[in-house]
Amino acid sequence: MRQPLVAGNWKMHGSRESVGTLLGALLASDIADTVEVAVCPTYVHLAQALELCAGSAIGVGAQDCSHAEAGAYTGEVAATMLADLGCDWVILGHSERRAYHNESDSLISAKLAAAIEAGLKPVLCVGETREQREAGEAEAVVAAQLAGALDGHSKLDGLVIAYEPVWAIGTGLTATPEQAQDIHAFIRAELAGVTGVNADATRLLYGGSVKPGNAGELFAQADIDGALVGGAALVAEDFQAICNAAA
Ligand SMILES: O=C(CO)COP(=O)(O)O
Repeated sequence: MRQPLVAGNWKMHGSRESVGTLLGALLASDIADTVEVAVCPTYVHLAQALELCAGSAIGVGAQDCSHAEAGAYTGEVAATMLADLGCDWVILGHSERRAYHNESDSLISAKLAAAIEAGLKPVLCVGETREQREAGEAEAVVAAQLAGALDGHSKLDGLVIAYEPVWAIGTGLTATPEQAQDIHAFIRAELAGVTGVNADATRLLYGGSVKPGNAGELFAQADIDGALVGGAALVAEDFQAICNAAA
């Protein structure tokens, strides 16, 4: 039995004031305890979020980490630093990092190794662009992203995969529940062939314009175990509703 997981990716949004208000509202809201919940603010808001969420059921994660452990890497943040701060989670390989920061599968693989070594729980993002889907390449793209990031690791317990079709991110276009389920089932089958992964136990999240109005039908699919939520995670009542739809 896989416990549902809903994580909010706040991307580059927030201020000390808005983080306080949003987390204040989430912490005061009624979220079913059968769903695991996490929020991923910017690096600069992590300490504040960790302090506010301490002792609560809301986990906190970063949106990225460095592949390197320490050293002359200006602007980077090591996985060990995130763990030391108290973070539980780290998002890796988000399509925005792949697109705007040229992150390759091999770099993402190195980040994954660093995250696992530091004891963080990684949420590895995969997903095809609209052009790739229209060319019938969605499965091949996702398979290559999985292999590129996962091959060669031995400890992948607790790994979470987020399927985020690029064409559905921030566009209001959601994959239909059937489209999402098809790729999720494909991902689970691919994971069965990866050393160190228990495919049946691995939680697969859907991401891309998840809203209170579509969350229920997505979560009803057999291989969708929760969501990685962008825009709607910035609105406390919407995020709460999505979490409860997963319960
Ligand atoms: O990229 C996403 C989460 O990582 C999805 O973003 P939206 O929910 O805003 O489409």
